[in-house]
Amino acid sequence: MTTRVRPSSKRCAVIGGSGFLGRHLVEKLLERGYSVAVFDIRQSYELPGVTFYQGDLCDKEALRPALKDVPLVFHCASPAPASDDRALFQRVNVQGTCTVIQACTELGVQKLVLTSSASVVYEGADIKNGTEDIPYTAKPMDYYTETKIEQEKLVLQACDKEGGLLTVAIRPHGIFGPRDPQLVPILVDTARRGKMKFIIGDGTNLVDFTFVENVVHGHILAAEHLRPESPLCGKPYHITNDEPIRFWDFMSKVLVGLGYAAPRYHLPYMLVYGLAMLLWLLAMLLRPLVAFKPTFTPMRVALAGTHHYYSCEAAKRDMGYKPLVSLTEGISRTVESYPHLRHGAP
Ligand SMILES: NC(=O)C1=CN([C@@H]2O[C@H](COP(=O)(O)OP(=O)(O)OC[C@H]3O[C@@H](n4cnc5c(N)ncnc54)[C@H](O)[C@@H]3O)[C@@H](O)[C@H]2O)C=CC1
Ligand SMILES: CC(C)=CCC[C@@H](C)[C@H]1CC[C@H]2C3=C(CC[C@]12C)[C@@]1(C)CCC(=O)C[C@@H]1CC3
Repeated sequence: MTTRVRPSSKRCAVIGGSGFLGRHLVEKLLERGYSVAVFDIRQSYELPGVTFYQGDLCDKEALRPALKDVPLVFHCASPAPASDDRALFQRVNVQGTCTVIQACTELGVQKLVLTSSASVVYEGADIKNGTEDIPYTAKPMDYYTETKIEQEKLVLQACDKEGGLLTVAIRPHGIFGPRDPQLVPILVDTARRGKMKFIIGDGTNLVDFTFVENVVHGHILAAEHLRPESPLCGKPYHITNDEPIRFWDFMSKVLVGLGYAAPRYHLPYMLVYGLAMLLWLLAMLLRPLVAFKPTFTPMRVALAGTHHYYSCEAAKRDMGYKPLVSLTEGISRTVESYPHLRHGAP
């Protein structure tokens, strides 16, 4: 006879726990007394209180030991948006997420918290104070967004309030903070190549950038408020800093903080967007012969030149969310954490 261990409520698993957001989440969970199983395709650190399971989330047998006897699972794994590899996104974000749901259901996991993205409703047009009832975009701007939509639908539809798996999705936007492998490194690389001199559009567009610890806070609150009778079941929630900022002011603050010049010269949005589309088409056509990845993709140009900020009122109402770290504090902690990316650093 096999006896089933009753999962401790202070045990959880983080799929994608080696990544930027995942590791911050793991550190906060440990601080709050959880013991954590990390499942990831790579192991990037070691910490007391963390058990690592290395494997691909598309492989149910590999997932099983990490999710066994765990009541709560966070799923924050995804290929990087910059990879732009359609087959990989489809395999990991869609098929892999089906596998995660199946494994959770078979192993009796009680709660699954997905890291989705606010970009599931973004299609290149302005979004001002967007709420969660905006429909998914029918015209996703890249494969990453296309598969994040499918992934979110799968997880939310799997919610079963009648004693089964409970699910909720967190939609962060523009996460930044120490150890981010994407926003600050790409920005600095672009500046070092002399390409951050220009402001796309009139520079007044407001966007959300969200400090990583606020995103973590939203995930933990969601997990702790997710119960069969709570409004969170099967719902998505925006988690933001609640301080929309001009895209180009944010970029300038980070650049100047690291010793680079702020962008100064304006270029018309439609001109840059048109050029980005042309370059993108060229890159697609030449792909079999030469591999080149334009820095200014249509998605990045759209993000740089339109309003895209979201309301986090639903998270405040349903889970008592409020940002813990202000934008000013978050930017200064981020800048300090990248001494190697400072202007003139060896
Ligand atoms: N960084 C951002 O601005 C935003 C990120 N998100 C979402 O947040 C989540 C975390 O993103 P980041 O921490 O920024 O990315 P990241 O790239 O730092 O972390 C993702 C982790 O997933 C792991 N992973 C990828 N494929 C895997 C597989 N097949 N099996 C197991 N592990 C796998 C990677 O090894 C990595 O450790 C993702 O779901 C992303 O879509 C949402 C909105 C904004
Ligand atoms: C114009 C330019 C080259 C700016 C450099 C910074 C960009 C690399 C970032 C600015 C906004 C960021 C962002 C994301 C990735 C990095 C940026 C484009 C996401 C696409 C990451 C994944 C998401 O789910 C949504 C993010 C929106 C903001």
